Amino acid sequence: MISNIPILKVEGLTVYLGKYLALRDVSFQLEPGTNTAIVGPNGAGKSTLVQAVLDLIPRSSGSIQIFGRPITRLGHLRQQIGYMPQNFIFDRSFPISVFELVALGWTKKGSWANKLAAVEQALMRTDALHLRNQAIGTLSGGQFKRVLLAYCLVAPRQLLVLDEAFAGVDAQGTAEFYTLLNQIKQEQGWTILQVSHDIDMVNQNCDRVICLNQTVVCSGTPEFALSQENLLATYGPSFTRYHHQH
Ligand SMILES: Nc1ncnc2c1ncn2[C@@H]1O[C@H](COP(=O)(O)OP(=O)(O)OP(=O)(O)O)[C@@H](O)[C@H]1O
Repeated sequence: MISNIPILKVEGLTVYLGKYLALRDVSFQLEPGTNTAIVGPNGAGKSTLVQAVLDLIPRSSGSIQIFGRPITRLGHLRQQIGYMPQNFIFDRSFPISVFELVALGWTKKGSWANKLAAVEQALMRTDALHLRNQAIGTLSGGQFKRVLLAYCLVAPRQLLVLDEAFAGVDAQGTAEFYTLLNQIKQEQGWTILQVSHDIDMVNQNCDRVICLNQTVVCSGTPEFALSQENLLATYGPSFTRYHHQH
Protein backbone atom coordinates (compact mmCIF):
# COMPACT_ATOMS: atom_id res chain seq x y z
CA MET A 1 0.00 0.00 0.00
CA ILE A 2 1.41 3.40 -0.95
CA SER A 3 0.90 5.90 1.84
CA ASN A 4 0.57 9.65 1.43
CA ILE A 5 1.99 10.31 4.88
CA PRO A 6 5.31 12.18 4.58
CA ILE A 7 8.28 10.01 5.54
CA LEU A 8 9.70 12.97 7.47
CA LYS A 9 8.00 16.18 8.54
CA VAL A 10 9.98 18.94 10.26
CA GLU A 11 8.17 22.01 11.54
CA GLY A 12 9.69 25.14 13.09
CA LEU A 13 12.92 23.42 14.14
CA THR A 14 15.28 25.63 16.13
CA VAL A 15 18.53 24.31 17.61
CA TYR A 16 21.08 26.01 19.84
CA LEU A 17 24.53 24.49 20.22
CA GLY A 18 25.52 25.99 23.56
CA LYS A 19 24.69 29.65 23.05
CA TYR A 20 25.09 29.45 19.27
CA LEU A 21 21.92 29.54 17.20
CA ALA A 22 22.70 26.80 14.65
CA LEU A 23 19.22 26.33 13.13
CA ARG A 24 16.31 28.75 13.11
CA ASP A 25 12.71 27.86 12.32
CA VAL A 26 13.47 25.10 9.78
CA SER A 27 10.48 23.41 8.14
CA PHE A 28 10.33 20.87 5.32
CA GLN A 29 8.98 17.44 4.53
CA LEU A 30 10.06 14.40 2.54
CA GLU A 31 7.57 12.55 0.36
CA PRO A 32 7.96 8.76 0.04
CA GLY A 33 10.52 7.63 -2.52
CA THR A 34 12.16 11.02 -3.01
CA ASN A 35 15.88 11.81 -2.94
CA THR A 36 16.43 15.16 -1.23
CA ALA A 37 19.73 16.99 -0.84
CA ILE A 38 20.61 19.56 1.79
CA VAL A 39 23.17 22.02 0.42
CA GLY A 40 24.74 25.09 1.95
CA PRO A 41 28.10 26.61 2.92
CA ASN A 42 30.42 25.33 5.66
CA GLY A 43 28.86 25.99 9.04
CA ALA A 44 25.33 26.37 7.58
CA GLY A 45 23.97 23.81 10.04
CA LYS A 46 23.58 20.84 7.67
CA SER A 47 25.05 18.21 10.01
CA THR A 48 23.22 19.81 12.93
CA LEU A 49 19.96 19.46 11.00
CA VAL A 50 20.60 15.79 10.24
CA GLN A 51 21.49 15.05 13.86
CA ALA A 52 18.47 16.95 15.20
CA VAL A 53 16.16 15.17 12.76
CA LEU A 54 17.45 11.82 14.06
CA ASP A 55 17.04 13.02 17.67
CA LEU A 56 20.78 12.64 18.29
CA ILE A 57 21.00 16.20 19.65
CA PRO A 58 18.31 18.14 21.53
CA ARG A 59 16.19 20.80 19.86
CA SER A 60 15.07 24.05 21.42
CA SER A 61 11.71 24.11 19.66
CA GLY A 62 9.86 22.59 16.75
CA SER A 63 8.43 19.20 15.97
CA ILE A 64 9.77 16.21 14.02
CA GLN A 65 7.62 13.39 12.75
CA ILE A 66 8.99 10.30 11.01
CA PHE A 67 6.63 7.81 9.36
CA GLY A 68 3.76 9.90 10.81
CA ARG A 69 4.94 9.50 14.41
CA PRO A 70 6.75 11.91 16.76
CA ILE A 71 10.46 11.08 16.65
CA THR A 72 10.44 10.35 20.38
CA ARG A 73 7.76 7.68 19.93
CA LEU A 74 9.18 5.74 16.99
CA GLY A 75 9.81 2.52 18.92
CA HIS A 76 10.85 -0.35 16.66
CA LEU A 77 10.29 1.86 13.57
CA ARG A 78 13.61 3.52 14.41
CA GLN A 79 15.24 0.46 12.83
CA GLN A 80 13.72 1.55 9.52
CA ILE A 81 16.16 4.47 9.41
CA GLY A 82 19.65 3.95 7.99
CA TYR A 83 22.24 6.62 8.84
CA MET A 84 25.68 7.17 7.35
CA PRO A 85 27.39 9.88 9.42
CA GLN A 86 29.92 12.38 8.08
CA ASN A 87 32.66 11.04 10.30
CA PHE A 88 32.73 7.45 11.43
CA ILE A 89 35.42 7.68 14.04
CA PHE A 90 36.75 4.42 15.40
CA ASP A 91 39.99 2.93 16.58
CA ARG A 92 41.42 1.43 13.40
CA SER A 93 43.02 -1.37 15.38
CA PHE A 94 39.65 -2.48 16.75
CA PRO A 95 39.39 -6.11 15.64
CA ILE A 96 36.05 -6.19 13.84
CA SER A 97 35.66 -7.58 10.35
CA VAL A 98 33.50 -6.26 7.51
CA PHE A 99 31.18 -9.23 7.97
CA GLU A 100 30.78 -8.55 11.69
CA LEU A 101 30.08 -4.85 11.14
CA VAL A 102 27.39 -5.48 8.54
CA ALA A 103 25.89 -8.22 10.73
CA LEU A 104 25.30 -5.59 13.44
CA GLY A 105 22.75 -4.05 11.08
CA TRP A 106 20.72 -7.26 10.94
CA THR A 107 17.79 -6.61 13.27
CA LYS A 108 15.40 -9.43 12.39
CA LYS A 109 14.92 -12.52 14.49
CA GLY A 110 15.94 -15.65 12.63
CA SER A 111 18.52 -18.35 12.30
CA TRP A 112 22.26 -17.86 11.90
CA ALA A 113 21.90 -19.17 8.34
CA ASN A 114 19.38 -16.41 7.55
CA LYS A 115 21.71 -13.79 8.98
CA LEU A 116 24.68 -15.16 7.07
CA ALA A 117 22.72 -15.14 3.83
CA ALA A 118 21.41 -11.59 4.40
CA VAL A 119 24.87 -10.19 5.18
CA GLU A 120 26.44 -11.90 2.17
CA GLN A 121 23.65 -10.68 -0.08
CA ALA A 122 24.05 -7.08 1.14
CA LEU A 123 27.83 -7.24 0.63
CA MET A 124 27.38 -8.75 -2.82
CA ARG A 125 24.90 -6.02 -3.79
CA THR A 126 27.37 -3.31 -2.80
CA ASP A 127 30.31 -5.02 -4.54
CA ALA A 128 32.02 -5.63 -1.22
CA LEU A 129 31.71 -9.39 -0.70
CA HIS A 130 35.42 -9.88 -1.36
CA LEU A 131 36.11 -7.69 1.69
CA ARG A 132 34.04 -9.80 4.09
CA ASN A 133 36.94 -11.09 6.22
CA GLN A 134 38.96 -7.89 6.15
CA ALA A 135 39.33 -5.81 9.34
CA ILE A 136 37.41 -2.54 8.92
CA GLY A 137 40.52 -0.56 9.87
CA THR A 138 42.21 -1.72 6.67
CA LEU A 139 39.56 -0.43 4.24
CA SER A 140 39.99 2.52 1.89
CA GLY A 141 37.52 5.41 2.14
CA GLY A 142 35.51 4.20 -0.87
CA GLN A 143 35.46 0.58 0.32
CA PHE A 144 34.29 1.68 3.74
CA LYS A 145 31.37 3.63 2.21
CA ARG A 146 30.23 0.52 0.35
CA VAL A 147 30.43 -1.52 3.56
CA LEU A 148 28.33 1.11 5.37
CA LEU A 149 25.83 0.94 2.53
CA ALA A 150 25.68 -2.85 3.01
CA TYR A 151 25.04 -2.20 6.72
CA CYS A 152 22.05 -0.03 5.72
CA LEU A 153 20.88 -2.63 3.22
CA VAL A 154 21.05 -5.71 5.43
CA ALA A 155 17.74 -4.87 7.15
CA PRO A 156 14.60 -3.30 5.70
CA ARG A 157 14.74 0.51 5.80
CA GLN A 158 12.41 3.21 4.62
CA LEU A 159 14.59 6.26 5.21
CA LEU A 160 18.29 6.62 4.51
CA VAL A 161 20.11 9.66 5.90
CA LEU A 162 23.55 10.34 4.44
CA ASP A 163 25.80 13.10 5.76
CA GLU A 164 28.40 13.84 3.08
CA ALA A 165 28.54 10.18 2.19
CA PHE A 166 31.16 10.86 -0.47
CA ALA A 167 33.67 12.91 1.50
CA GLY A 168 37.11 11.43 0.87
CA VAL A 169 36.02 9.47 -2.22
CA ASP A 170 37.42 10.48 -5.62
CA ALA A 171 35.21 11.75 -8.49
CA GLN A 172 34.95 8.36 -10.21
CA GLY A 173 34.26 6.57 -6.92
CA THR A 174 31.58 9.14 -6.12
CA ALA A 175 29.89 8.68 -9.49
CA GLU A 176 29.96 4.87 -9.11
CA PHE A 177 28.60 5.10 -5.59
CA TYR A 178 25.74 7.38 -6.71
CA THR A 179 24.82 4.92 -9.47
CA LEU A 180 24.79 2.04 -6.98
CA LEU A 181 22.84 4.08 -4.44
CA ASN A 182 20.22 5.04 -7.03
CA GLN A 183 19.80 1.42 -8.16
CA ILE A 184 19.38 0.16 -4.59
CA LYS A 185 17.04 3.06 -3.78
CA GLN A 186 14.75 1.98 -6.63
CA GLU A 187 14.86 -1.67 -5.58
CA GLN A 188 14.22 -0.97 -1.90
CA GLY A 189 11.86 2.01 -2.26
CA TRP A 190 14.08 4.09 0.05
CA THR A 191 13.49 7.75 0.73
CA ILE A 192 16.84 9.53 0.93
CA LEU A 193 17.93 12.68 2.76
CA GLN A 194 21.53 13.57 2.04
CA VAL A 195 23.92 16.37 2.85
CA SER A 196 26.17 17.15 -0.08
CA HIS A 197 28.70 19.74 -1.21
CA ASP A 198 28.69 18.44 -4.77
CA ILE A 199 26.20 20.64 -6.61
CA ASP A 200 26.63 18.85 -9.95
CA MET A 201 25.99 15.41 -8.41
CA VAL A 202 22.97 16.78 -6.57
CA ASN A 203 21.67 18.24 -9.82
CA GLN A 204 22.01 14.88 -11.56
CA ASN A 205 20.77 12.57 -8.83
CA CYS A 206 18.35 14.32 -6.49
CA ASP A 207 14.78 15.35 -7.14
CA ARG A 208 14.45 17.88 -4.30
CA VAL A 209 16.96 20.34 -2.85
CA ILE A 210 16.89 22.28 0.42
CA CYS A 211 19.24 25.27 0.45
CA LEU A 212 20.21 25.85 4.07
CA ASN A 213 22.01 28.65 5.80
CA GLN A 214 20.92 28.53 9.43
CA THR A 215 17.37 28.51 8.06
CA VAL A 216 15.83 27.30 4.79
CA VAL A 217 16.79 29.87 2.15
CA CYS A 218 14.78 28.08 -0.52
CA SER A 219 13.70 24.58 -1.50
CA GLY A 220 12.29 22.87 -4.56
CA THR A 221 13.42 21.07 -7.67
CA PRO A 222 17.16 21.12 -8.47
CA GLU A 223 16.41 23.38 -11.44
CA PHE A 224 14.82 25.96 -9.15
CA ALA A 225 16.87 25.63 -5.96
CA LEU A 226 20.25 25.41 -7.73
CA SER A 227 19.72 28.44 -9.94
CA GLN A 228 22.57 30.94 -9.81
CA GLU A 229 20.32 33.39 -7.96
CA ASN A 230 19.34 30.93 -5.25
CA LEU A 231 22.89 29.62 -4.83
CA LEU A 232 24.14 33.18 -4.38
CA ALA A 233 21.41 33.78 -1.79
CA THR A 234 22.48 30.60 0.05
CA TYR A 235 26.26 30.76 -0.22
CA GLY A 236 26.81 34.51 -0.47
CA PRO A 237 28.58 36.56 -3.14
CA SER A 238 31.85 34.59 -2.98
CA PHE A 239 30.10 31.49 -4.39
CA THR A 240 31.61 29.95 -7.50
CA ARG A 241 30.22 26.75 -8.89
CA TYR A 242 32.54 23.74 -8.88
CA HIS A 243 32.39 21.61 -12.01
CA HIS A 244 33.75 18.10 -12.34
CA GLN A 245 36.46 17.63 -14.94
CA HIS A 246 35.51 14.56 -16.97
N1 LIG B 1 29.22 22.27 20.16
C1 LIG B 1 29.10 23.39 19.48
N2 LIG B 1 28.99 24.59 20.11
C2 LIG B 1 28.85 25.73 19.43
N3 LIG B 1 28.82 25.81 18.09
C3 LIG B 1 28.94 24.66 17.41
C4 LIG B 1 29.08 23.40 18.04
N4 LIG B 1 29.16 22.44 17.08
C5 LIG B 1 29.06 23.09 15.90
N5 LIG B 1 28.94 24.41 16.09
C6 LIG B 1 28.77 25.42 15.05
O1 LIG B 1 27.48 25.23 14.49
C7 LIG B 1 27.50 25.60 13.10
C8 LIG B 1 26.87 24.51 12.28
O2 LIG B 1 27.73 23.38 12.23
P1 LIG B 1 27.42 22.14 11.27
O3 LIG B 1 28.49 21.13 11.51
O4 LIG B 1 26.01 21.73 11.43
O5 LIG B 1 27.59 22.83 9.84
P2 LIG B 1 27.65 22.14 8.40
O6 LIG B 1 26.74 22.93 7.53
O7 LIG B 1 27.41 20.68 8.51
O8 LIG B 1 29.16 22.45 7.99
P3 LIG B 1 30.20 21.66 7.02
O9 LIG B 1 29.73 21.87 5.63
O10 LIG B 1 31.48 22.39 7.29
O11 LIG B 1 30.25 20.22 7.47
C9 LIG B 1 28.96 25.89 12.75
O12 LIG B 1 29.14 27.28 12.72
C10 LIG B 1 29.74 25.27 13.90
O13 LIG B 1 30.93 26.01 14.16
